[in-house]
Amino acid sequence: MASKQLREITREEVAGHNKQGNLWVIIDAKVYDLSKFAALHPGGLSVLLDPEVAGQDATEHFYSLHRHEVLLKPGYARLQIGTITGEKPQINVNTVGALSKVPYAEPTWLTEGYYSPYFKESHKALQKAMREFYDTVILPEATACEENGKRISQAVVDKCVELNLNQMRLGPGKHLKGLTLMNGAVKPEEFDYFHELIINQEFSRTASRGFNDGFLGGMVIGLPPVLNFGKSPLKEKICGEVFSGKKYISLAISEAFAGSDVAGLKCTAVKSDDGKYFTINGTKKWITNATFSDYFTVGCKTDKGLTVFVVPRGEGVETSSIKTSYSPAAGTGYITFDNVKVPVENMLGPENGGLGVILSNFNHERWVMCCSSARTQRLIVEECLKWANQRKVFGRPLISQPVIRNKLAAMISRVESVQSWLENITHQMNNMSYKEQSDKLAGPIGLLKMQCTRTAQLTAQDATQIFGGRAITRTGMGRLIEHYHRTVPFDSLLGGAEDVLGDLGVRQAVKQMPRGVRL
Ligand code: HEM
Repeated sequence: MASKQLREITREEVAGHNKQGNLWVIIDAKVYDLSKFAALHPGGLSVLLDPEVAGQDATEHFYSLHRHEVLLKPGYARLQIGTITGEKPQINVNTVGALSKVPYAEPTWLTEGYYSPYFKESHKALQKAMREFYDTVILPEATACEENGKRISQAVVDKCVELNLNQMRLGPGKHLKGLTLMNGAVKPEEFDYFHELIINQEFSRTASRGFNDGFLGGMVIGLPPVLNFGKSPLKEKICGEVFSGKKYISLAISEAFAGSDVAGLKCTAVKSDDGKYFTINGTKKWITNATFSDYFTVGCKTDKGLTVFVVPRGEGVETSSIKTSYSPAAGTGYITFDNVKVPVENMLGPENGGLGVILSNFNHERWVMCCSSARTQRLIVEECLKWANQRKVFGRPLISQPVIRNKLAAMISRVESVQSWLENITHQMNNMSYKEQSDKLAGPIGLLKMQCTRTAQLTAQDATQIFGGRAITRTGMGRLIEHYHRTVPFDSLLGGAEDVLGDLGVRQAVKQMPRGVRL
């Protein structure tokens, strides 16, 4: 808001200020003095001197060319000098922490007048608190880091620590015992996978895909093996340090030699003759948060299979940044391990039993990705619905074109289907032990992730067509669409490639086919 005193002004008075050097406009019942700004206006001077704009109500023109956020920037907000006598702003913009009123912009369970069998009062309380926290604390940081490429600041990590957010992001379990979660929004014993789904989805309502991974994505996928398979006291030490935001961890499985094909890893760990330590040699690629991690959960080839170790940053461990198509805020890195000595106590799970550790961990990672993929798709649906409604072509709103409505129909159907399937799988997770989830849900989660990422890419294409040229610029009306279209392939590759996961789903189904079944 402008800091100076705003006064009431009549439309007649505004009309008198319609020349270069003396130029006012009305935008949504607010009066802006553009006299000095006009020469600096990124859209040029001439458009502001148009007789339909200068001294006139330029609301329609403004909103067809700018996002509302332009008016919120302090440098532009201070151009406001008053409001139109007896009028109130009509433009309905999402306020911090609020639910969107745009149809399909929120999942059904958050939409007024609709019902869900899964979400209870504590879910609603957590969602409310989380949205407010995200909008006020995380969103400004996400926007800045996505742009400048810096990793998340310690100050914001510390705010997450105060709420015990890091622990919640690892799902329900003993690690939540005795904690006050999100200032008491949910009790530790009530916390279930739907609460975790909410956290993941609330964090995915932005166009900051690189930051989102940098927002301790490494912890979400790298710490569970320590928590579930680590040995005391090392386990308590590392979990304590990471939960308290003092140290960072990442999951280092994929290599230039092997991605989804984990059995083909080349990084080796050789046991010493006295059996006290392993020596690790090899490389890892595409590791999220690697550049700023203090610990790495590393998959290695051992004499009779794979073994997972937690490796501290130290002698022989080097990381370098990899340039990707999203922001360096993710800390994506290449890691080299040269004769790194690791005590046997750092082994996570059984020697040569690492495949089980890695595969069981994949389930949670992939499910987290489904949560965020489904929610970001929804954000794109909201953007497209708003744009198609406000944009005029050939004198009529874009939404009046059947081809646009057809695209929106497909987009809405996709997002609603993946959200419903996601909620079903989340319900299964709530009712299964970690072991049962590994046995029964690897296939369904693989298929769901394939469906989420395929539909996400179709939605990115449709949204690009709906926004036209604006979808290929990084600023302005279509900036979220440009970002989405550029970064959407990440989800279809990280955590297992789309085709591999589809195949996994079918192979798991084949395994469960009853013997002797015939048509
Ligand atoms: C308070 C008043 C205004 C401010 C602060 C403002 C600011 C801006 C900014 C920052 C941009 C760069 C694009 C973006 O970031 O969205 C822009 C572009 C533009 N503005 Fe304005 N503007 C104002 C009023 C207007 C009005 C009344 C018109 C009337 C036609 C207009 C026409 C344009 C055009 C044509 C562009 C280029 C759009 C594009 O590249 O797609 N602006 N303006």
